[in-house]
Amino acid sequence: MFTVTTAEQLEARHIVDVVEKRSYGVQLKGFCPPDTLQLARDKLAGLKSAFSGQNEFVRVGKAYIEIDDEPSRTEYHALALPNIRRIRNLFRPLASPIDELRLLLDEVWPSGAHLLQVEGRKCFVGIARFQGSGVDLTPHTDDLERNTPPGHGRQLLSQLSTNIYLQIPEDGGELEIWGIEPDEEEYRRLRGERAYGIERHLLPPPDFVVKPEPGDLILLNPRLIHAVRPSATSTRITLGVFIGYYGENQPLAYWS
Ligand SMILES: O=C(O)CCC(=O)C(=O)O
Ligand SMILES: [Fe+2]
Repeated sequence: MFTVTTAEQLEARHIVDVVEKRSYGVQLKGFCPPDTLQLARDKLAGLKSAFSGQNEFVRVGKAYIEIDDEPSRTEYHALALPNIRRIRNLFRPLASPIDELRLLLDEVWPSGAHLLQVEGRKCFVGIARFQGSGVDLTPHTDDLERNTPPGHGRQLLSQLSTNIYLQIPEDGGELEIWGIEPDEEEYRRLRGERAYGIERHLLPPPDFVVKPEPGDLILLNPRLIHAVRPSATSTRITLGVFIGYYGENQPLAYWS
C-alpha cells in the first residue's frame, strides 16, 4: 500500500500505517505551492553556490548525521535555532514549507508535534539537500540512535522521514523502497567497508518505486532500506525532516 493524498486530507492513521509498515509511504500532492517552489529554487540555488561549487551531495544546514564527536555535537545544537530562522527568513514573505509541515503535523497528530530535544538541547529541522548529477544515494537506512549520545534517555519506537521535493530531474531521481528492515548488525554487515549505504548489487530489485513531482511531499519509513536513483543530467533538490514516533498517544518530535 502507498497512500496518495493532499495536506488537507492527511489523517493520523496514514502516518500510523507507515510506522507499522503496512504502507510504503504517504505522498501529499502539491504540498508546496508554485510560488513557494519558485522562491525556494531561486534562493536555495544562491545559497548552495555560496556553499560549494561541487557537483555532489551538498547539504545546506548541519544535519544530525554529521555529528561524530563532542565539538560537532555542540556546533549542531548551537546552529539549530539560527539555521531554522535563516530558512524561515529565506522564504519571506511566503511561509516556509518546513514551518507548514511542522504545523500540519501538530494539527493532524492527536497529541501534537514539536522540535526534538536531545539532553535538553534543541535540534535543527529543515535541511536542504542537493543531489548533483551522477550522484547515487545508495540503499541505506536511517536511525537517530547512531548519532545520539550514549544512554541519552528516551528511545524512539520508530523513525519516519519526510521530504519536500523542490526540483526533480527529468531522468532519474526516483525514490526506491525495499520491504527489508535490517537490524543494526545486519545493516553493518551489508554495508561492509563502505562509509555510507549498501551496494545495489547486494540487494534484489526494490519493492516500491515512486517518482515525485516538484511540490510533492513524501513520508516514508527509513528503517526500511531506501535509495534515490541518480540523474545523468540535473540536480535533485529536497528539504528533509525526520520524525520521531514514541507511541500513538505521544507527541511526534522532528529534526534534521
Ligand atoms: O530524497 C528522498 O526521496 C529520500 C531521501 C532519504 O534517504 C530519506 O528521506 O531518508
Ligand atoms: Fe534516508
